[in-house]
Amino acid sequence: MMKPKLKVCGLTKLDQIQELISMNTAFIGFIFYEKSPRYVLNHLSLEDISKVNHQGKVGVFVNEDLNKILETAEKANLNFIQLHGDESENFISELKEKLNPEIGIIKVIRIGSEKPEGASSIQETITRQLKTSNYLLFDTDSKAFGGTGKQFDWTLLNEFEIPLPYFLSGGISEENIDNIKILNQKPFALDINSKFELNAGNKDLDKISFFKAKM
Ligand SMILES: O=C(O)c1ccccc1NCC(=O)[C@H](O)[C@H](O)COP(=O)(O)O
Repeated sequence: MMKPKLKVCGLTKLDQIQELISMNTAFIGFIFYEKSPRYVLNHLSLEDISKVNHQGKVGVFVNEDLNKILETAEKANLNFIQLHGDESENFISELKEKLNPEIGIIKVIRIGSEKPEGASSIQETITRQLKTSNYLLFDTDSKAFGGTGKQFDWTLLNEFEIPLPYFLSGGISEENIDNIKILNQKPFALDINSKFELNAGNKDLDKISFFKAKM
């Protein structure tokens, strides 16, 4: 089995970002959603982010204006756009058309406590992303959209045909990571966030390093 890559999301501190890069973290996530307690622009400028020398810089957006995403991607020199809201396929198509083609699109599918009939609509949503997105990311649904530390029922993923590489997210920690063995299609990457924080946006690097070694 290929070892999943690691994404650490919700970064706000340059020293921690440099440390994560030196630990070979594949993806580093910046949250451009004002309502998040990890809103990066409260801590760093677009120029600060643009100067971070890494090929896995992910900008996380929630139902953001298309031009704002394009402008942020360019000014912060992002490598990936993570769409974490309810963005429609038309919106994502238009974004893809206008975005620098070197920037990858990660579409988030938020999973709640679905009843069996909900599963078929999730499958349709998954299949529709094939035309426009490069990756999927499965996270727990919530009013806050993300960063809740709550896990969804991973067994649901075994009911879906997943045609793209995917990030597994939502409350991942050293306590539950062994359960990925139940997944038929293994994640391309694990996305960790609030379970590895001292407080919002301030990461516990020792805990991350321990987790990375265990992965
Ligand atoms: O982290 C946030 O505050 C956040 C807010 C709104 C949308 C997305 C957000 N985070 C994006 C991520 O990719 C998180 O890593 C993901 O939601 C998992 O977080 P957690 O459950 O805390 O591990």
